[in-house]
Amino acid sequence: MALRSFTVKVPCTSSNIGPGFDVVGLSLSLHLTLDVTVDPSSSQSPPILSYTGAGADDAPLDPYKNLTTRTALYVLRCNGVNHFPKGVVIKVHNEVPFGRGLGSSGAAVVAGLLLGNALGNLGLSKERLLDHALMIERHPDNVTAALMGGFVGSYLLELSPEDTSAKDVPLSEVLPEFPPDAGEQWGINPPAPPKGIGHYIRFGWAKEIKVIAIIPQFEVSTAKARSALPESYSKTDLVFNLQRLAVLTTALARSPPDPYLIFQAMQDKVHQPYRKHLIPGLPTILASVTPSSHPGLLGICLSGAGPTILALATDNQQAIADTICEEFKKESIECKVEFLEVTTEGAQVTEH
Ligand SMILES: Nc1ncnc2c1ncn2[C@@H]1O[C@H](COP(=O)(O)OP(=O)(O)OP(=O)(O)O)[C@@H](O)[C@H]1O
Ligand SMILES: N[C@@H](CCO)C(=O)O
Repeated sequence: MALRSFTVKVPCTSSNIGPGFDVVGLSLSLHLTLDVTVDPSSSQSPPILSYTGAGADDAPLDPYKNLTTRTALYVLRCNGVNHFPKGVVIKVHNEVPFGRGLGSSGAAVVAGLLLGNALGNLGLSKERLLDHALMIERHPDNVTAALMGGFVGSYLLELSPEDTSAKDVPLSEVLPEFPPDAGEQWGINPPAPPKGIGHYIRFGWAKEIKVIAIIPQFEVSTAKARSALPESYSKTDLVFNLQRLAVLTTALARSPPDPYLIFQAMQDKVHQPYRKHLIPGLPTILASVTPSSHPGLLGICLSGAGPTILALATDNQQAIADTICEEFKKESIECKVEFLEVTTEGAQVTEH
């Protein structure tokens, strides 16, 4: 049988965009890329992994510990294929920094979905892959944007009690972190995820709006940043966010963009205030640039669970980035700046 080779390419994502906590995500022009070869005549097993780029020193190379290959195996097992094919070699090149709020784990999960789908020739649609993604990363914003591309809003369906119990399988059972017994056969395969858990819609994005990511050189784990949030919110704070989100999704699609409308519509009371102790100087940083102080600025927010700051602008990008970097410097924090484009194509597999 012939050697097969294909590439999986997944964009990074920024979620929330201010008031849209766990609702909206934006796919951006840093990518996680897997170059995959499969030699069916080889007896080599399991897959061989190597990494270059961001996280290369930290990503596990054991395919039973690595998030991407564990996800691929999950998709395979849910669909009746209970082992990796032989002769798989995966060269990962990663531009998405780990734990910075740019959806590195969502990208790793989405890459694993496409990898499993391709290795098993499963032919699953992106919509069905989204159901699998939501069994692993249980908030839809990053994975939906990474899979579908563009600026998307998503929700999770309220499920029947039976489907809820199928969805609430503990993560340790969905992605067991140990190799199978001899012969690489797993005992019991996980249940297929309920159908149609995740639903999404793509919003417009005005072509003038550019994205600046100011990436501090420290990590905040999403799990820690989520545990900082309260269990319940006041009606006033919820209404504050809902009002802004309703305006924001349309305001970001309008040309020319209205800076004063967007700046106010990107304010948030649901997650950013509770995360300020994890990101030194956050309230000052968010207030450091406004459309009045920096013409061309549209809005500023925490990217995902942080610590990256996302600024949207039509102009003056360098000055905006410099000001935010200066504010971080006052807290003795160095930053990397990326000037990014919104990508619309979403995650792709290209056969060679
Ligand atoms: N390319 C990758 N390969 C393997 N594991 C990865 C990869 N990218 C991310 N991870 C895993 O995900 C972890 C980071 O996930 P986490 O959810 O904390 O942050 P994030 O996804 O970058 O941020 P956010 O969810 O706020 O956008 C890493 O420490 C690593 O364990
Ligand atoms: N909406 C999520 C994104 C992080 O993955 C959060 O802010 O916790």
